[in-house]
Amino acid sequence: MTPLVSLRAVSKTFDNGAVVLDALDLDVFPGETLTLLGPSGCGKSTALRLIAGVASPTHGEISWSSEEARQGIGFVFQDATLLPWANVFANVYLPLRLAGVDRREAEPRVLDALAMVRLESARDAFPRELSGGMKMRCAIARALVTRPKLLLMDEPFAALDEVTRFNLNDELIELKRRTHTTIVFVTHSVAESVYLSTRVVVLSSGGGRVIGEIVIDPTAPRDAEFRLGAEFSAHARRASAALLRAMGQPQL
Ligand SMILES: Nc1ncnc2c1ncn2[C@@H]1O[C@H](COP(=O)(O)OP(=O)(O)OP(=O)(O)O)[C@@H](O)[C@H]1O
Repeated sequence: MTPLVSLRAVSKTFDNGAVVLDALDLDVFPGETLTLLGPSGCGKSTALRLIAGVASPTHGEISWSSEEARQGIGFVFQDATLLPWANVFANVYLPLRLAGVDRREAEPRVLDALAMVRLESARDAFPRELSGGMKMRCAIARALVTRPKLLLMDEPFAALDEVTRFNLNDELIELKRRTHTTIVFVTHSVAESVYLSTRVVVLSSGGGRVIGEIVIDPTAPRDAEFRLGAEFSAHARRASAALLRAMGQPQL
């Protein structure tokens, strides 16, 4: 299968001399949910920013299967980053407005994106009136409104309580089932990575090279039973072991 996007020997050195990614090779395949897992500071966010094109690699190449794929990116951050003076509808409409789509034409697309995250009834609410989970669902709707080929998510649920996080994990899986959007997800949580992904890539500390890779059956239903099952535990154990290796710590 041709990757949607390929990183080849990609390195990033910042102006202060910090080498954050060191010859990273990474393919993102259409339809997968790929999670980047790794120690704090290993360069996961930097890799997402390079894929998004908001930063450039110092060395190496990033190639896309098509121009359409390169242009079709949605980005969700840990902080929902909503405009506080604009209501939910206006926040989700924003990317279309910036692309010059008029409000009447945009309305069904905005409502469709809101429906995908079950936020239709909050369309007139302002961010201050929303819970943390609702804010994040609004940010996801805003990223989806342009129908991206690739959704980049940088620790989107890290600041939420565990129940909300589990609910949003399930909503993301349902959303994925309906849209088939390719997702690259960054998290610190081994459990979240195994629950959401079809592939987990573990990056090394202080260099961002691939240390481990765990492939998870995409057809396995993701539900409470999966979380308690033997397959989940085996994958989580392997991901944890790779994470310890990435941190240079002894194996379990
Ligand atoms: N613009 C910059 N200039 C200098 N150093 C930077 C810059 N941006 C990031 N860094 C450094 O690069 C390293 C990797 O950052 P990055 O945010 O990509 O890591 P991460 O794996 O996502 O970390 P975390 O899991 O803690 O969010 C960090 O040490 C960070 O301080």
